[in-house]
Amino acid sequence: PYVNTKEILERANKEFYAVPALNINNLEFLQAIIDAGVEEHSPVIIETSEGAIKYAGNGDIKLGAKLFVSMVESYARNVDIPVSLHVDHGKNFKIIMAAIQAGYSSVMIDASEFPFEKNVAETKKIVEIAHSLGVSVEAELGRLVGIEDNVAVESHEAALVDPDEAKLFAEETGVDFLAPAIGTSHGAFKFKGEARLDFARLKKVKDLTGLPLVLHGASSVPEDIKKLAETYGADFKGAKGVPGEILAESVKFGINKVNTDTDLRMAFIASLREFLSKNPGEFDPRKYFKTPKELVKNVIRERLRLLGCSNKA
Ligand SMILES: O=C(COP(=O)(O)O)N(O)CCCOP(=O)(O)O
Ligand SMILES: [Zn+2]
Repeated sequence: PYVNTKEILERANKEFYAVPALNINNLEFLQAIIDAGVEEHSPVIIETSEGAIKYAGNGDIKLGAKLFVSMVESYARNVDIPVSLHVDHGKNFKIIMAAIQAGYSSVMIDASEFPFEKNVAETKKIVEIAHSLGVSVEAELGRLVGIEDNVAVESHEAALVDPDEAKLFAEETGVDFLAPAIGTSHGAFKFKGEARLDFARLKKVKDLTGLPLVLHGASSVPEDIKKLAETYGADFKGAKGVPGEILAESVKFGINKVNTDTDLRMAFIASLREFLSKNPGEFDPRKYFKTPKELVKNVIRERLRLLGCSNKA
């Protein structure tokens, strides 16, 4: 069924597991996610960035939002696992409102680039509107920067979440789930040195807020996927993600939603490169997208098991 993200995350919070939030821009990734959830009897959170909404709507935001809601809701009605649809990194009020009006389960208002007071004000505004329409809200505190050994400590401090601020933020905004910056960053090049997240800081945020917490920039960039892509011509030198054991650890300290986009993209392109080089005569998209969808599905299945949400449908 099509459910509210809050319902999925409140159970995860209570039972100490996490649910991946999986980004889509097109039909194929959505199909892979639904299949993975069904095969693992697991809830799934589908999320679309503002770029994805513009992409699907061919520039028309309302159309893009409606398209994603109708696709996700239709698939969700067809399966016996909880499925929700979330706006990822909402910054543009018009896009957030279009998504709420189209029927999204939840929205992120990302005002983390602004000073604390403005982040509170912006978030509060969206919370009031969204809650009046039964939509749940995510917000972010701190900025997504990798903790690099050779970068001055004070710049980390400035970027990472302040746990006391997080408590105040939660009380003042009424936000349903919170994304504390603890050292991850988006994309495939997260760490120059060894991967490290600030778990002490994360635990403080959890203890002080009790909210379901969100890890952004959580892709692992699995070695086998990276190698497969490079074997067939990709140039992913220096790509490094959050190792699986660190993801599992973050769940123990209170992460309940794990944003994952890069791993799906890397799996798809690695498998597509391999398929195209082995099938030079193929030109039916239902054929050349099939194997990549399979690999994306299997990467997701593994992540569902790692985060502990398999069989939690
Ligand atoms: O946290 C993540 C993904 O992190 P990842 O890169 O580690 O998968 N996200 O919120 C996904 C952000 C996708 O935005 P866009 O569509 O503009 O490229
Ligand atoms: Zn993110």
